Amino acid sequence: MPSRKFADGEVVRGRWPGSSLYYEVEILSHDSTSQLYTVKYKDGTELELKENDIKPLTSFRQRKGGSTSSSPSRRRGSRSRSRSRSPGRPPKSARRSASASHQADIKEARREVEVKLTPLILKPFGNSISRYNGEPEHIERNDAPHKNTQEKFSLSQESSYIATQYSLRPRREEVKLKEIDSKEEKYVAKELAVRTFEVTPIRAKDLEFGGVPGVFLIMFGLPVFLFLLLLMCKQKDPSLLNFPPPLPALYELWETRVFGVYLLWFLIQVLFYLLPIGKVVEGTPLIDGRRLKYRLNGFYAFILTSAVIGTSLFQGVEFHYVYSHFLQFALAATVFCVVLSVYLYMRSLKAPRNDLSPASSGNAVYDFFIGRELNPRIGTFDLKYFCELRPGLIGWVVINLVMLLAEMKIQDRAVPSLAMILVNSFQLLYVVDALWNEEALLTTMDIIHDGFGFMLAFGDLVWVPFIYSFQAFYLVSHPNEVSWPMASLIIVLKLCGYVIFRGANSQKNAFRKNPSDPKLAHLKTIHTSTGKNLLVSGWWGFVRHPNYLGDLIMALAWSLPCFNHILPYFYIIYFTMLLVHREARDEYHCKKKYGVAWEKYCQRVPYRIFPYIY
Ligand SMILES: NC(=O)C1=CN([C@@H]2O[C@H](COP(=O)(O)OP(=O)(O)OC[C@H]3O[C@@H](n4cnc5c(N)ncnc54)[C@H](OP(=O)(O)O)[C@@H]3O)[C@@H](O)[C@H]2O)C=CC1
Ligand SMILES: CC(C)=CCC[C@@H](C)[C@H]1CC=C2C3=C(CC[C@@]21C)[C@@]1(C)CC[C@H](O)C(C)(C)[C@@H]1CC3
Repeated sequence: MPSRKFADGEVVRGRWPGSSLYYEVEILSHDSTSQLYTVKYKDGTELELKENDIKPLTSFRQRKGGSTSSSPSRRRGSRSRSRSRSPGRPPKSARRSASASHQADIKEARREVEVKLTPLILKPFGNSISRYNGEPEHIERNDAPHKNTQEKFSLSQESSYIATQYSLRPRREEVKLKEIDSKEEKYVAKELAVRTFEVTPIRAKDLEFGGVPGVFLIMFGLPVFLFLLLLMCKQKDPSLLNFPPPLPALYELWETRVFGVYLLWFLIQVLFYLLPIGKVVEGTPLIDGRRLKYRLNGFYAFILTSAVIGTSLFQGVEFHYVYSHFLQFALAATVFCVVLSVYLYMRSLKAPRNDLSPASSGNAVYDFFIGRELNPRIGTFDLKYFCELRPGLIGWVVINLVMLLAEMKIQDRAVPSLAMILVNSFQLLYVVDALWNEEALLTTMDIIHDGFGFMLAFGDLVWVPFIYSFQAFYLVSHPNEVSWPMASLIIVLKLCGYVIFRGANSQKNAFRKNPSDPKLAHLKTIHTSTGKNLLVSGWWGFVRHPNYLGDLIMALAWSLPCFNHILPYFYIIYFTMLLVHREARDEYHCKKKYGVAWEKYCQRVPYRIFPYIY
């Protein structure tokens, strides 16, 4: 076990991340896996620091005049005094006269921003953000002059990183003291204000999904609904007249062997995830400025899984077992998901505050559902990121294949039906696309906003594999012949949906990655007070969520090959409800983030998902 230099309870000096300033801190604990110390500053802030960023008290000389403020926040006053005393600094009046030194002043003001912080652990979508979003916005072309404007008025990438890193509480009184009177300086002050976050517990009215009663219902309702749907689908005539389907006893649904197979599947995916192949990228900055590293090897995991499945088929492994025990597999996955959710909740109780999700509320039931911890990790193993794309999403493709084989066996076919081929290939394209564009997942609401709790655990591990494969499951026992002209129309629809979905997602991801990408120079943007801009032409000028529109068109194309019954259309109905609700959640967050700029965007692009309809 690697040794540690500092003991729990020891008082030392800890570097304030991103700066060269050291403050008195108490060592709270040490994580031998990540080699990070959890330290507590005198104002109560808890952060994780590397050993290199911690020094014994003895390695610092006491400053004269008692200026030994022991937290970043307490140090503010002395900081501004020491700044004015800095050697070689010309008098204020001289500094203001020349524009070059004026720029230097701005830089200095920015630097000042970096150290004058109240290190709070903060909610990124706190109310305070919207308070400062009242300034006029303007629409620009996303070209070179625009880039200059942006550079001039917003913090540099590096400083914006730092700004997100800390609570930059605007010291209005100090801003006055510094007599900031130039336009640029006002912008700097405004930038600070915008980045002010507060520790605000979510109020009851801000709870999503209908609050505590809503999530309670969802948690019990969804598993029940899933089993009823699967049981209905097993019936010869799955019409509503035959509802409810005959219910099996619970003990009939539990099979330890099935649970074992499920665990094996999960562990194989863990193994593939841990393989040191694939690029490592950084996620978006967290509330404390850290950027977690993610290895992008989802596509490799898919290739390896295909090789394993192919070999098993060749070896004569009986895949029909999955079809004949489909409900048992769904129950095994549900049990696994409940155990995982309990584990996630328990471990989140020990998580430092800055590791908590901005969606968490302090209410145990709600937090169990939405997830308390934003990015639960065991060492470098990211549980949420892993579950979002691997066991469930790849599992969905494997289940579809199982259904294709089951259809051939049960209906005694030499080749699968055209409907089954369409459903399988459409959904295969969707999953391969998600794995190929794995990096895009890092900017989704799931990764940035929602914690990892029952909602995503159930969604990723149960709902996606067992509900999204529903059309294929349906076709096994309810054959449907699709003519070639009909199939061609469905393929065209699917491709249209895919072009919109991929085009919109790629356009936004490219813009967020590099706003001055020459390929996007023709697009118009709205400047927002956070420094980030909004696209207002191209796909994002068509409707406010073009990617949802594309996704829904594709979902329709998945259901159409089973058009002889309403049941397979359940997917498109559910998905419309999910995306309409998700769109409303996103609007709520964007309105808080971007204020007036978002309203302007909504005026320019009035439709949310469906042009001229909604
Ligand atoms: N198959 C399934 O079951 C599901 C699929 N999905 C798919 O996942 C994908 C990701 O979805 P999701 O995470 O919900 O949301 P989006 O990918 O649509 O991301 C929303 C974010 O995009 C940014 N944004 C919004 N408008 C603009 C604009 N005009 N210009 C630039 N940036 C803008 C904002 O974030 P910021 O400004 O902070 O960058 C906003 O919060 C979608 O394609 C969706 O269809 C989603 C849910 C379920
Ligand atoms: C209440 C309830 C049923 C919640 C579960 C919702 C989840 C099923 C979805 C939430 C967001 C998702 C995403 C995908 C799958 C469905 C869930 C987990 C996704 C992985 C599908 C593939 C896409 O390309 C994607 C990577 C963009 C997408 C991300 C969001």
